[in-house]
Amino acid sequence: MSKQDDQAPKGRKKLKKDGLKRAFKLLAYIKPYRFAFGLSLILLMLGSSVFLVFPWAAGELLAIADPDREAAYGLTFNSIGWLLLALLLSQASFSYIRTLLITYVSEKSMADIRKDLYSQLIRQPIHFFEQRRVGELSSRATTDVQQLQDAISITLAEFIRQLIILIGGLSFIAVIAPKLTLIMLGTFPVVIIIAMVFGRYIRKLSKNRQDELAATNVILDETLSAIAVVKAFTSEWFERKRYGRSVDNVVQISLRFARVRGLFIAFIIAVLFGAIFFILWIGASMIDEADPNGFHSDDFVQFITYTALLGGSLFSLGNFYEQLVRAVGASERILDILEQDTEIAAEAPEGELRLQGNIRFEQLAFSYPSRPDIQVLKNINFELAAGEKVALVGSSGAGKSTIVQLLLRYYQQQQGKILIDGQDISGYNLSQLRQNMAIVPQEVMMFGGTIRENIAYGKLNASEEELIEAAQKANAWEFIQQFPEGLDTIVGERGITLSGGQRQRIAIARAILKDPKILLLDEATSALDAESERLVQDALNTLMQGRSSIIIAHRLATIREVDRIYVLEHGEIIEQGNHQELSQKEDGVYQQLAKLQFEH
Ligand SMILES: Nc1ncnc2c1ncn2[C@@H]1O[C@H](COP(=O)(O)OP(=O)(O)OP(=O)(O)O)[C@@H](O)[C@H]1O
Repeated sequence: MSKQDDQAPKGRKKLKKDGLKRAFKLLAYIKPYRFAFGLSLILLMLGSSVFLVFPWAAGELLAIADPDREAAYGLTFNSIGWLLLALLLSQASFSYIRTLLITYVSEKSMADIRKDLYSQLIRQPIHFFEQRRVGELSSRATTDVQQLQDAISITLAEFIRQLIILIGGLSFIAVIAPKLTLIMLGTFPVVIIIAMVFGRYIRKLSKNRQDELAATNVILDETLSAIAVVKAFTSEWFERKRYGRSVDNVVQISLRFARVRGLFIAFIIAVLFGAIFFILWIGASMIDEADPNGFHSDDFVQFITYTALLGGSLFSLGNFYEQLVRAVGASERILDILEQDTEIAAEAPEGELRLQGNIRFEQLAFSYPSRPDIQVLKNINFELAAGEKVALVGSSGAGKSTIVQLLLRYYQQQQGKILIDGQDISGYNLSQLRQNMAIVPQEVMMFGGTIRENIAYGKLNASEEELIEAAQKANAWEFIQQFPEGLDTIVGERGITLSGGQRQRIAIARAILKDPKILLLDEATSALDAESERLVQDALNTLMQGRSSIIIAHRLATIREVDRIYVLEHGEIIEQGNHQELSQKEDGVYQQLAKLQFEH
């Protein structure tokens, strides 16, 4: 997928035809609101056309004021006054209704995109998230969608408005003063285009200056916060030189920036105003009040006003390209996600599936998709009957968590089979399969809401009684009750934060509420205090009753009672048996581990 970032400072992005074509796909999101959208565009065109009448009316007012002249269509002061009032009112109402309509269309369609994006994201398989940063993904639902919204609500409107002003204004002056219009077209746009290119260069220099300034700050920050290191290595002298060089760079860039900016201002004064005065001068010399069909001062006023408007619209249209490139970039990033395949757990499962919990791994081999050349699991065979408890032990990186992740079908193994109740797990509906499992992880992640919400995550429609019962069984009820707000206590950033042991017990309550047939426990590595440890272990024992449990054990003391222990090393099962058997195996890996742990 494309990792393009159109905000990247280096190099101007070009608009690619394919990108533009692809971006049009997103128009499907506007389709449901097409009538409101179409109406807003019509109102926009009407509003912009009405706007064009004002300079004309101003000229006609002058013509009325001139005793030798007559206004077009026999207009009088009063009729022009009424006309202006009517135009103003219609302009105001067009603008009001258009704003409401376009807000409605853009908010609604962008909300649809956001919902689809989120739904796509959350249904992606785990390995999708391993290849991308969370911040980058969430910015697609925020920044990129916002950019698209700006494109359809502001950029598009501005484009149409300026185009109408450009075409309408140009046609009008071409009719009243064709010769002057030609002269104007030969000078004015050229000057504006030069000014725009100049302006862009200035912006680039200004950015360079900002970057260089930021670089000096990095040196300052880094060295001051690591001052002890600087001093220990006596590198004050080196750092002073480094900082000095960076500051000198800022000065150099600033001076270049000032030179170019000064030139730009001189250019504007000399050339742009020069061009304006030149046209004024030529135009004024063409005024011939004596000829009733000639060029008069009121025509001249109209000409000047329209030309000023034209200048403005040319300038805005020049920026339009950049905005379009940005919007197309944003659309591409959004489409990248919208067009991804999702995990099979796409829809909510139909009906419930109750598994018994007989698990079998047969000849399993696995490599992570991100590192296909490293085999993480080899020739894994093991089995547990419904209701049995097994423990996986082994050094860090041996592959214990990987086994659990494969059972959850986060990944697909390359070789071998995983069977539950005799059926290959790939044959089950993914949601139904995962509904039969609960995981109590090492590091319990809590959602920022209440304790109630965090427990109810195991069963969203649980009753109050069920919640309390689960909390009691998990040895969590006692501490929950002690909080003044009980189950409604806010966890997370606000309010109280829970201790490690408390969080584990909440996770256990959540799992109890889910009532799964298969339990996956990843033992916490960080030691709890003795009391907390006992409460958690008690709760786990309650939780494990009658369920098939796979325990990733770090402390051997907690797994003495399990039915079987599998010792993993470098992705292979090298020993198996219960605690008793393994402890007695001379020179066994488990025996070594046990010695290490129990002798401490
Ligand atoms: N998402 C991943 N992508 C690529 N490699 C991974 C991924 N997760 C783990 N690994 C690698 O797979 C191997 C097994 O990791 P795993 O997490 O299963 O070990 P573990 O036995 O559970 O270790 P620990 O006790 O430290 O949790 C390690 O070498 C690890 O670097």
